[in-house]
Amino acid sequence: MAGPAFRAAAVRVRTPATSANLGPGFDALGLSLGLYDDVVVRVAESGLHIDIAGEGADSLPRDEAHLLVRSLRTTFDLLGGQPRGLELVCANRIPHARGLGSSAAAICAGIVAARAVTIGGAERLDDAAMLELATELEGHPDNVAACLLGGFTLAWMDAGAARAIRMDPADSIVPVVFVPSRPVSTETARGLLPRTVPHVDAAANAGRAALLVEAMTRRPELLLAATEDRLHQEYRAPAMPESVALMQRLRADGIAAVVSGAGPTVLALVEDSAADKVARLAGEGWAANRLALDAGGTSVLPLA
Ligand SMILES: Nc1ncnc2c1ncn2[C@@H]1O[C@H](COP(=O)(O)OP(=O)(O)O)[C@@H](O)[C@H]1O
Ligand SMILES: N[C@@H](CCOP(=O)(O)O)C(=O)O
Repeated sequence: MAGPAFRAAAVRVRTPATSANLGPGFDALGLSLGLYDDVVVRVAESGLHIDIAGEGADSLPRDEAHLLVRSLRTTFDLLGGQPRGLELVCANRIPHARGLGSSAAAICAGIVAARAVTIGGAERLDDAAMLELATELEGHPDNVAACLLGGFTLAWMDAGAARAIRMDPADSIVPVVFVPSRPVSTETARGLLPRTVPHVDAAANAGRAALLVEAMTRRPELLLAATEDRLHQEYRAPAMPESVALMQRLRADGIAAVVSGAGPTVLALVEDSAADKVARLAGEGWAANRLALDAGGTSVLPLA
């Protein structure tokens, strides 16, 4: 059987940072943030050429080991075949191994780009299949759901397949991120989690996660109570003691702060009027930034 045909024109894909868990919603809740990686993908006559600017420019591989390439390759296989050559130009802004979903962004960008450069790609790989594939590659559905769909997402596994719904977060919520200079990989942070947790902790998280959906969408005044977690943040403290200490200090001041994803970034969800002041609270050693909420998720954009 003949493989698929490819578009000659390049495609440009923009993919957002994400903050997973938001406290109690471990492996389920995600928020899409207005901080983006851009990649231009072009099908070429032969070879693999990767140009990288920004995050990872000095350290990422320029071969088949590159995560975006692995995601493109897996998606092309599903779509029926590989192009002869590929050229990628990556503008990376999402910091790596900080709990802001850089790996999810690379995976989602690869899937969306492969679908966009393949003629008939959208008919062969629908949105639900993209979420399933991204979850398989990432290992958990929370970041990739928010990254693909934008907004505030709730993801779950149904008989081994990822599913998600997208909600609009209340537009008064301003995310402020505190990014430390030292990375902690998601693999390391997941390795610190216990195999079982006390029933009382699981029950507490179930209530807070349910409350968090209401707080994120309609009643942000409940965010401090709704972001309380007992399932993962404290267990991860040995790999990121400063992050957990900063989160606790902010929470003691009434600020809804959590460990972002698997850490070590700390995320605070605040009102617009408080955001600049909160961003100044961390002090030395943290890159503090207020971000916008992202509504659109991973998108194919016109070439600049
Ligand atoms: N834009 C990118 N291009 C290629 N690889 C990437 C990119 N972003 C992230 N990665 C890979 O993912 C790793 C970080 O993944 P992970 O530990 O899950 O942290 P994060 O919380 O940032 O997703 C990086 O060290 C790198 O190997
Ligand atoms: N639920 C996952 C989220 C990991 O997010 P990342 O941004 O750190 O990759 C976890 O907590 O392990």
